[in-house]
Amino acid sequence: MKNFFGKVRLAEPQVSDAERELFGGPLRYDMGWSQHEHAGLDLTMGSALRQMPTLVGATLRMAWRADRRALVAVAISEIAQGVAAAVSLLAVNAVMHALLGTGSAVERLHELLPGLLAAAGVAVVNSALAGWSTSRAGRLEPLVERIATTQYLAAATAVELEAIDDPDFRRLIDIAQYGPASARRMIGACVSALNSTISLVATAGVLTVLHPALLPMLLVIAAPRGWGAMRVAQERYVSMMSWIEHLRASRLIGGLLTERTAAQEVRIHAVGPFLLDRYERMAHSAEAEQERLAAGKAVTEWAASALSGLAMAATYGVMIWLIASGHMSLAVAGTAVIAVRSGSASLGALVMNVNQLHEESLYVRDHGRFLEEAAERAIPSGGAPLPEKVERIVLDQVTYRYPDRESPALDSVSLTLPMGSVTAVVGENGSGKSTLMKVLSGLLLPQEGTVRWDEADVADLQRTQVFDRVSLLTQDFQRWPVTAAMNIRIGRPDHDARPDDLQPSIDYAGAGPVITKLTNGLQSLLARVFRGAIELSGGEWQKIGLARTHWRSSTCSADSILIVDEPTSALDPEAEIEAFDRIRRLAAPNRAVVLVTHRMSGVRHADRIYVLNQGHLAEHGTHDELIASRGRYAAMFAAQAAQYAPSAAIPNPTSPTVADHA
Ligand SMILES: Nc1ncnc2c1ncn2[C@@H]1O[C@H](COP(=O)(O)OP(=O)(O)OP(=O)(O)O)[C@@H](O)[C@H]1O
Repeated sequence: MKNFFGKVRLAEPQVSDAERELFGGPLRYDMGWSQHEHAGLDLTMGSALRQMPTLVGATLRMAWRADRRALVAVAISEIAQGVAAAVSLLAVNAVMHALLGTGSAVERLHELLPGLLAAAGVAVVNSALAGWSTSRAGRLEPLVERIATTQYLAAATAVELEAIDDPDFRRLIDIAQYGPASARRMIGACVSALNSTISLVATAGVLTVLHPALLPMLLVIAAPRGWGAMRVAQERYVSMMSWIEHLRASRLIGGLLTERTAAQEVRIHAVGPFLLDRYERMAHSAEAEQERLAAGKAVTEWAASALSGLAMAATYGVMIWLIASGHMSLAVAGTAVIAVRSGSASLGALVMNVNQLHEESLYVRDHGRFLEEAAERAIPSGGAPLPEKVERIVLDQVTYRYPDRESPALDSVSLTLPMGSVTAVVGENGSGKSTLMKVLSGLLLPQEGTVRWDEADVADLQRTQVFDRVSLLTQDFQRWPVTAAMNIRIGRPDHDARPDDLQPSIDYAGAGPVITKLTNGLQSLLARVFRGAIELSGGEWQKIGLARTHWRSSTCSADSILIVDEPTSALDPEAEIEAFDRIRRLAAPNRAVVLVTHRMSGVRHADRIYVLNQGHLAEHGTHDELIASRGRYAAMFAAQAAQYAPSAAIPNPTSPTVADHA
């Protein structure tokens, strides 16, 4: 037997065998939106109504900022519609009195004419008001969504990189993306809720004027409907939560089967038929779950309608008794029947609106929470100006630990980068090289120690000015889905560039042949996903990346730093030698170049080489000094040289090989 009055609980979803086999259990995303998934179960009419002012307040404030005239217009038209509903009921009452009054048929028709005309007039005015409200709300909705989206994007791009690396904050970014669309839907739900409330108040007012017993009757009829709507909403919410568990798993499989990156293994390893079979099995269990929930919903709706019907019958019974005992006229009873019907419809709609507002507000609240936290974690906008000329950039005893890590990625690292020099940083995987580059560029601020441009600490400097002096080419540099020209110009997007302006950067990077091959040259769109676009190979992209870096550094006349992190991983041997040569040539009196790479051949000509090991600075010096000291660098160099030279030609290092340490 279904327990109608117990709390709706979120049942642990059934896990199909296929899910267990593939994922070891249910697939639960660590995604932000799931954080508030249980908040929906707190959905009782009382709690939703109590929270209503706070929930609606934030959206209305946004709407007020977006277009206050449109907001006022919506409010006026909705209030006027409520008044029209009351006037319409009074007109109906007058018609009833005329219809059921005494006199000949012609006399009664004469008498009811004004009431009829009034009702028709009110209906016309009412529909005009509804149209006005719809058009103004239609203006507000996209405005509110745009404002909320802009706030979201602006806040997300303004936070420190450390926040982006923080899993908790990432979850918040993820969840907050749903806020703007919810804010837009809340406008519609607010308008509907206002409409239902005002209609209800108007109906209740008219009923009280007609007869004091009618208002309680309305409530008795409408209460079961309200309860039913709320109960169905809760069950729908729970249904969605259970359903979504299965949906995630089957969507993931569907995505994998059609993804380009998986296409080769899907075919060669026969992963396709295997995953398709598991997909079907998951779909079966998801369908069974949906069927079960649909049946439950049907029973709840039936129970709510039955209760409402019983209440209606009882009310009509009381009404008949009131008429029979002379306490209520037939005309008032006729009007009351109409009013009770429209009143209970308004109450049902109100319950649904409150419910929708509550659901949407969960996302809007997360959006607000994100904006608050993003403001706290934003890159400070103030700070001291960075001098045009500096002699060196110094890292002094820098320690950096990622928010979710126990041990530091960099531990008391010190190095000096004089302007005009080329510095190489080498080390095994995970030794902290990329982290060092992020600290150097001002993207991460060290927890201990300082990064200084001469004597000025980066933490005290205006960070936008620091960024302006940094050119960064990382191994996973962004392959923007824009034209080839824009992919280069985007290195300094606020600097206008004609194709001729970009030519030195293209020549520098050896990207000329890549561009020539493209159908529309520099104007070719580089994004496989769009029609007419072209996909470049990894090595070709690296040349575009190098051209972008050249464009960025060549458009900065002040003293600057150029950081290149694994720039040649996808280049063929010839192109790699050329690329290292080009990078070295970028060193200029007003520029310090830092090169991070695993390719030892590329670093031997650097002015200074720093070797990182598990976040510590293991050794530093020139290539010859480091080879002579037979330490870690010599071991790494020997290991790579051994791949190309006969073993007899390789010096025998005293320190352990890289493989011994891995
Ligand atoms: N965003 C991050 N969040 C948490 N830990 C990180 C993050 N990035 C790097 N780490 C950790 O910090 C340590 C140093 O990583 P880093 O990427 O700086 O090494 P690397 O020397 O550049 O490695 P590779 O040669 O493989 O690119 C590693 O243990 C890594 O797991």
